[in-house]
Amino acid sequence: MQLKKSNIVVLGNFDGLHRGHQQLFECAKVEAKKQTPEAEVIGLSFFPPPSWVLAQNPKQLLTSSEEKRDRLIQIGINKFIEYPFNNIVAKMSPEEFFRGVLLEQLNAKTIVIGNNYYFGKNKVGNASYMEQLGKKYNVNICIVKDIKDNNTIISSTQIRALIAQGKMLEAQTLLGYPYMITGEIVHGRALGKTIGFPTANISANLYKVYPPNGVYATKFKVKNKLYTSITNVGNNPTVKGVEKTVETNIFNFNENIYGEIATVYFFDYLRPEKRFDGLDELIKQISIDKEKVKILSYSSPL
Ligand SMILES: Cc1cc2nc3c(=O)[nH]c(=O)nc-3n(C[C@H](O)[C@H](O)[C@H](O)COP(=O)(O)O)c2cc1C
Ligand SMILES: Nc1ncnc2c1ncn2[C@@H]1O[C@H](COP(=O)(O)OP(=O)(O)O)[C@@H](O)[C@H]1O
Repeated sequence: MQLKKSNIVVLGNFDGLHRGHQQLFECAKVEAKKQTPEAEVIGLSFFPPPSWVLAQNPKQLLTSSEEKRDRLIQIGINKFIEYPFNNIVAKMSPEEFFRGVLLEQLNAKTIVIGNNYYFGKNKVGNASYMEQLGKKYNVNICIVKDIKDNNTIISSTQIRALIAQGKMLEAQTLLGYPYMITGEIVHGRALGKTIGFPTANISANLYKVYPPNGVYATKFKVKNKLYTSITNVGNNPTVKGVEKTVETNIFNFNENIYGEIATVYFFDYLRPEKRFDGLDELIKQISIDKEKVKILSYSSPL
């Protein structure tokens, strides 16, 4: 892999690409302006995430690789490398990683990290060690301080916890955009149309963090258009569903979108999913839910 010289490499896992991660890329863009025109900003993460390989514990993620890539493009970063993480990479010392990957493979002239970034075997390399290596090899090191919101450090862990509790607006504040789930529209049991509320089902992703079962005010993007919508996350107990689904009724919409890639943006939690005594009650409740969403308005960058 031979890339252009003088690149600015931003290191991290970037799960969620939250406001803290966005800040790293903003710093990188400022650095890029100071360098030769061909200098490129490169986001560098490991995949699979080191914790999956080392702790053998594939914890759920806020963003899939595709979602991360899309969000990076949205903030003007077109080069994102997922470096394969395995037991050989895990054994590299911080200096071996610095020299072999950052200098020789990526031609880094500047490296941007958060102040709590650790690297190399057993995570022995920290930010101050990165600065020492920078001096030794004549590479600029930019260390970005944690960003806080109301005195709380913005972190992927914190955001995962908020989403797991259905605190979508709080998660949005830390992310800088509403939590999103992207996937293919797949077939369900074709009951939705029969009760007057067709719902587009997003394919399951085992590795995504899901909000708790319940009904949410959402927006839905498909074929590059954005719609107001309402989404049920759950098992459809009224109709004796088994699998957990994410299904969205899109307002003022009547198209066949099976097979399309779509995104649901979660704005607010409305109520828990319930088991109703029959379809009539379910229909009545969904009509009430939809009326509630119609009078809400959300403005946020997506
Ligand atoms: C806004 C909304 C709220 C819903 N709330 C519930 C609920 O509380 N309990 C439930 O069992 N199903 C609920 N559902 C799911 C319906 O049971 C489901 O959409 C219907 O069975 C159609 O499923 P299908 O997509 O497999 O055809 C809700 C669906 C929507 C769109
Ligand atoms: N307003 C709408 N909201 C959601 N899906 C719609 C809408 N209008 C048409 N559709 C289409 O109908 C499908 C959902 O119908 P539904 O009867 O719930 O079947 P399924 O159980 O396969 O999801 C969607 O996947 C989409 O292709």
